[in-house]
Amino acid sequence: MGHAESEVLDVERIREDFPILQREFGGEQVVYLDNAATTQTPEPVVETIADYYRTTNANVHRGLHQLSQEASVAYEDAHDRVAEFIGASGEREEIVFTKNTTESENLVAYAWGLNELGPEDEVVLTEMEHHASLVTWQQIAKKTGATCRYIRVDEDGTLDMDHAREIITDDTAMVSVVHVSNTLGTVNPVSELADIAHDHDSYIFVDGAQSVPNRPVDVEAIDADFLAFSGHKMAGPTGIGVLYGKKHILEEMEPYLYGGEMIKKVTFEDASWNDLPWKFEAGTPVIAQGIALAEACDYLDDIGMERIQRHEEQLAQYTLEQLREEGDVETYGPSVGTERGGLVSFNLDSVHAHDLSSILNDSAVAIRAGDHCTQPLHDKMGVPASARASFYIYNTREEVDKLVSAIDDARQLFA
Ligand SMILES: Cc1ncc(COP(=O)(O)O)c(CNc2co[nH]c2=O)c1O
Repeated sequence: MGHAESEVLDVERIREDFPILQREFGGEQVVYLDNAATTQTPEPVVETIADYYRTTNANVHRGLHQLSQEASVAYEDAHDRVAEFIGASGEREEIVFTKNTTESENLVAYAWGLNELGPEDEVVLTEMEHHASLVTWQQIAKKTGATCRYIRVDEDGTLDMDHAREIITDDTAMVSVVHVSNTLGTVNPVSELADIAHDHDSYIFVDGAQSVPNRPVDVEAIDADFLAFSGHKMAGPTGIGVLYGKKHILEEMEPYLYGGEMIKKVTFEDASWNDLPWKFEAGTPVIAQGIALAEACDYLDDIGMERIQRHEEQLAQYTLEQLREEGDVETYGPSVGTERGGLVSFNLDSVHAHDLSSILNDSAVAIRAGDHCTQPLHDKMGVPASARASFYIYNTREEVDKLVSAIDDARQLFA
């Protein structure tokens, strides 16, 4: 693609890689602002999947024939590429391909939590956690007798770090924290939380679903013990997620899915496990998706993760400014000018988020409405649902203007 070394994204050039953005509904070109749910897939990634099935498709790890060897090399190398993307020096041994972020969270909760947690242990979460983390650790705590505690979120949508330092103690076995909230846009100080967790000999699991696709993330700089994210949120396909884990921790963990690929030796009495990361990849893995995720890493790195972060934040700040002009829109999360991820959740007075989303759809503006899998946070916010606009590399200020105009249509409709 070759991006000029400019400070800004060449959005028009990028949009050429996404034919879906040319689609029209009711004569209006789609304005896709639901990227926190899933991003669109650029042609180079689509072609990678198609080429795999056209030329290289075979099962991996075991075949001695040429096709299987080619597929195996591509699949295994994809782990190294993903490791490089997040700064994991342990390469493929620290990268497990799963189905999605949710499965990555469950892998650690079952393979580590179910074996290591007990009634004397505590798991510290935040009030802004996604259900993928919150429900998972909540249920594992119920199964093991452990206790879940929640770091408070302040009125302005930021984490109460004094409360974090108070409730992370020597009883804490795991801190599980979202890096960027998919509802508030809050960017949490995960490095500081990792220091606090490690001071108390606790692990830290960072939910990177809304950070890895959208900003530079260096797992070793954060010192995360685990990190999870999804391919479909970073210009990759659905069906592929990633669990990063420090090698020495993954080596000590028992697998939680058994079957082929993940074994070394099997007898009628017992079995021994394969090397990392294959120990955690039972059965036929997500081959095409893994190879395509590596292509997505190339695509994003070619643009530049710092540029992507700046682009998204500028669109989010512009949206905040526009929405607050009318005075009848409540926005959530950090205030204008404060760092946030590339999303804005909001409510329009007297219009339920679901109704607003439907009306915006009449103008081909696609946003998300609901609880964004953060029901406890919405309870705390005092609203049953919120509307959310979330941005990516192909969105423009003109699209924000279309969003604001469609909201005004809703305002008039309900006036
Ligand atoms: C912070 C966060 N964690 C975990 C997940 C789960 O990712 P998955 O396993 O790939 O589904 C999501 C998905 N968030 C959203 C999915 O749809 N709208 C959203 O906000 C998320 O935003």
